[in-house]
Amino acid sequence: MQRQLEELSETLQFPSLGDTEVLLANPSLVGSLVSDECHSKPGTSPCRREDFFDLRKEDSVKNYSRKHFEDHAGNKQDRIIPKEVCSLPSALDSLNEILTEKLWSRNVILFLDYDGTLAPIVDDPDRAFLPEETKTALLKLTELGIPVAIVSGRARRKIQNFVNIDTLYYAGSHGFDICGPNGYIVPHQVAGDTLPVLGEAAEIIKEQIVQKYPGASMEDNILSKTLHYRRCSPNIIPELEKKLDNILDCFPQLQKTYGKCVFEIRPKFDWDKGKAVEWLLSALAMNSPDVVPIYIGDDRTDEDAFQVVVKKGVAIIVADESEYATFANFRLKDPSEVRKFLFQFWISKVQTVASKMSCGKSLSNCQSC
Ligand SMILES: O=P(O)(O)OC[C@H]1O[C@H](O[C@H]2O[C@H](CO)[C@@H](O)[C@H](O)[C@H]2O)[C@H](O)[C@@H](O)[C@@H]1O
Repeated sequence: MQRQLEELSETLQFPSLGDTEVLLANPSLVGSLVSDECHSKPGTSPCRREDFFDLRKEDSVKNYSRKHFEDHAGNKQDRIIPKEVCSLPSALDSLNEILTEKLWSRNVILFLDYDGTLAPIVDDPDRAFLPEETKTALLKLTELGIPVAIVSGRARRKIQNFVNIDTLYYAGSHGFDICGPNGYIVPHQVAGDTLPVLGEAAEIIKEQIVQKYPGASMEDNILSKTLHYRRCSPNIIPELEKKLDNILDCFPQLQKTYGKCVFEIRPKFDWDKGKAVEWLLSALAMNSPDVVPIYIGDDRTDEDAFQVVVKKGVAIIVADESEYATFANFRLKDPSEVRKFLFQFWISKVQTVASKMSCGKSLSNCQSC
């Protein structure tokens, strides 16, 4: 795989694109670039899809988390009607529909969630590495001039370290902390004055929950604190949640939100991933009708962004054929399908550029088109 990518990179001299005909004439090369395998760094154990929504274990940890997904989109009063995940078309099967000429004649911006979208879900949050092939796909897209933003619940610095591409935009702490490549946009932090209160609450949570409930852990995402219960025994989680609610009763400036086997503690502030997407579109002067935003995410917090993006672009949920409601309009099964989609997306862009050359010459040789 790596050798083929290198071969392809040599053939396609970005940004001029070089001899794109080689790619068009070589479908096997394209096919192998989008294979099913997904490689994490050694030592990580990628989570199986069924690990999350395991219907066989009624009282499992993941089902405790799942009920919050069911509550979410279904309860939201909005003009966009949520649909069952299982009813959504696959974004890969609908690639032609998504990548129409109409879309390509407009500008595209890609928003990507991290955990469960780019990186497979694993038990240890510190080992959720970005697969090398996915990183290659992201690099290829940015080399084509497509703006790419990572929108994550993780602290911004942490997500920058995991992805390690300095030409991307990053919105960390669920969009409360945004920055772009040097000089592109002014860094934007929301609700920074709640940091001391968040710190105070985190200390109490550590003392009263993390130290008392085996398997519980606390992750510092700066403007959000994440209480993990993936490794807890299922029967203690309701009690753990109650305890958390009691603690948060003393902190009216903070709120609890839900994620995959986590409770997120963040500022009670009218801000979320959707607001962060709107802010970035505006900061990049990309909120005009000729821009198509594409958002890919897997978690409850991504639903806020789906609602913003779906009105004018493409919202893709990463999930198996589950029966809960979402605001997305397409579906991908798992991070390996996301990687495939990103590669297909890049290939289509390259093909479109090539097909636009009416004289039949390669882009590098053409003087007139
Ligand atoms: O918005 P995201 O980028 O999806 O971040 C949301 C949370 O993701 C991480 O937790 C999730 O992934 C972990 C590693 O695979 C997994 O162990 C955990 O159960 C998942 O909820 C991250 O650790 C959190 O801090 C993020 O808030």
